[in-house]
Amino acid sequence: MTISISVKDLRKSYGKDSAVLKGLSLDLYQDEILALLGPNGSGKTTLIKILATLLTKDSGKVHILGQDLDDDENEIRHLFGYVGQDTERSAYSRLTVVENLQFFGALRGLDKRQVNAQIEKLVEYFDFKSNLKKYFGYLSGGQKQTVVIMRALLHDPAVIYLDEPTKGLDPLIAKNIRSFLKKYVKEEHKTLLLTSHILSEVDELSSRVALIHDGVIASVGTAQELKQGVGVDGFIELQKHSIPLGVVDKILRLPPVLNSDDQDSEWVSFGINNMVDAMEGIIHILREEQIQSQFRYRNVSLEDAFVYRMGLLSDGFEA
Ligand SMILES: Nc1ncnc2c1ncn2[C@@H]1O[C@H](COP(=O)(O)OP(=O)(O)OP(=O)(O)O)[C@@H](O)[C@H]1O
Repeated sequence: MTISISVKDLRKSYGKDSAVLKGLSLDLYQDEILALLGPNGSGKTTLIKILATLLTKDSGKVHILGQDLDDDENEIRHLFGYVGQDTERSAYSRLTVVENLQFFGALRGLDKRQVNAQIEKLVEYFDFKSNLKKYFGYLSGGQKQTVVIMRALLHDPAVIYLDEPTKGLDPLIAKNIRSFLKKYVKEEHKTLLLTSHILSEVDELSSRVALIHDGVIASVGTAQELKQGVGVDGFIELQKHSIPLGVVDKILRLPPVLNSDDQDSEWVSFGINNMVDAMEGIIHILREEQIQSQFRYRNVSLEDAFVYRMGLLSDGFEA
């Protein structure tokens, strides 16, 4: 596997006593989509902005495709495309989509033929041909975001940074953007680093997930590996309003039932490892207590894994 981005012992503070990155190390590979997860304020945007040369680091080493950020910043600027969180101001409202793309392509130093060839390729990937002549200002939020992503890909960079690319978009458009991105990264052999708070999106899109906690990468692995870390196969859920607390405790004393997650408003969740044993035990208790409740089974989600891992980390346990 070819390493595209290598980050070693990266440190960044915004002033005295406000260290955000505290020796963060991370490798990204060609052909992969890595999602950076972490609570608000954990430093995801800071990391992406340092990689995108928009912020300077305090110390540490960053290499992009073998080039050293300390020595080759200008070369590195040609190797990545960056999309930040300010979609509206990333293109001109009173220019059409194609005019915007041609303008930003020229700014990148591409000649007209190169720009047009790249626009043609990108509009195929992003299914955007029918919108090329529309004014940017008149596009929907999802269409604007697509233009801004295409803008970042005009010079065909090997590395792409996207900071919350589907924030605020309706789920259908967000899903389309995800599937275009996935196809693009796979077929064009790119490396994509993104941040997102939408964990279903991260689960669907990413090859690996890295968790930032306390200024370092606390764990990195596939979404599947993170989910396995929760230690249960899935959850049996019962309607909360029909289950008295005493019964919840009783169910929790069953040997196959490992933990209970009480956060969902309508359902009480019981983490289980052995479906048959757990079901038998729970049904037995419900009969005994003469309780009628609907129940359902759900798999461990990335959100469960994130909440679980963050809980461990804030309690001071190693990930
Ligand atoms: N220019 C700045 N000056 C001072 N502090 C800053 C600056 N930019 C960010 N910070 C602080 O650094 C910390 C990390 O911010 P950052 O935006 O990197 O976090 P994040 O993980 O991307 O957050 P979110 O998930 O909310 O987008 C926060 O506490 C933030 O307030």
